[in-house]
Amino acid sequence: MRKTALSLMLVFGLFGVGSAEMMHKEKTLYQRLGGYDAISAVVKDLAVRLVTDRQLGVYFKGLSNDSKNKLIAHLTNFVCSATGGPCIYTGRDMKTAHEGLGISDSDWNRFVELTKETLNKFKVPPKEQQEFLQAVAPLKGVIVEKK
Ligand code: HEM
Repeated sequence: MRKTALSLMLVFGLFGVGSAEMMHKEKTLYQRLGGYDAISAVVKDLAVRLVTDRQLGVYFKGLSNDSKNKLIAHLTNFVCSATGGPCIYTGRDMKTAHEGLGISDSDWNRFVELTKETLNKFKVPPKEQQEFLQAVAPLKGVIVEKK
């Protein structure tokens, strides 16, 4: 028995199992953003900016309060899930949700600007801001329909 324990310790030691690197795995972006409540607050702030924006507000004009609330709830769960959180996103896929809206390159840039304004307001550090925008960037090809 003691022999087995000794061999196990030797093997783990040799292969670095349990090394400091493995024990202190970096937290998910979800955790570093402050978890669900923080993400919910960020999404709500961004939603107000989007809906009241001179350029982007038009996309949300015909939505009832209930539809806006559903959109906020879906966006919160989407971000939670995309940043490594425990949420399950049950909304439509990004192509289906945006197809036909005619979102342009310039709209996308405005969206990024507004997102940065929100992240700055919540004092999200530059590293996490960059990671967040990197996570969103691949969606551009699916959401943007015109130059
Ligand atoms: C210029 C940028 C964008 C505009 C103008 C925009 C606009 C919209 C609009 C108008 C809807 C509601 C569509 C409907 O109810 O038929 C919607 C839904 C949604 N959008 Fe966006 N969007 C943009 C970018 C994004 C990005 C980058 C994300 C993800 C990070 C996103 C995530 C969502 C989600 C999760 C929904 C809800 C889908 C559902 O309810 O099933 N959107 N968007």
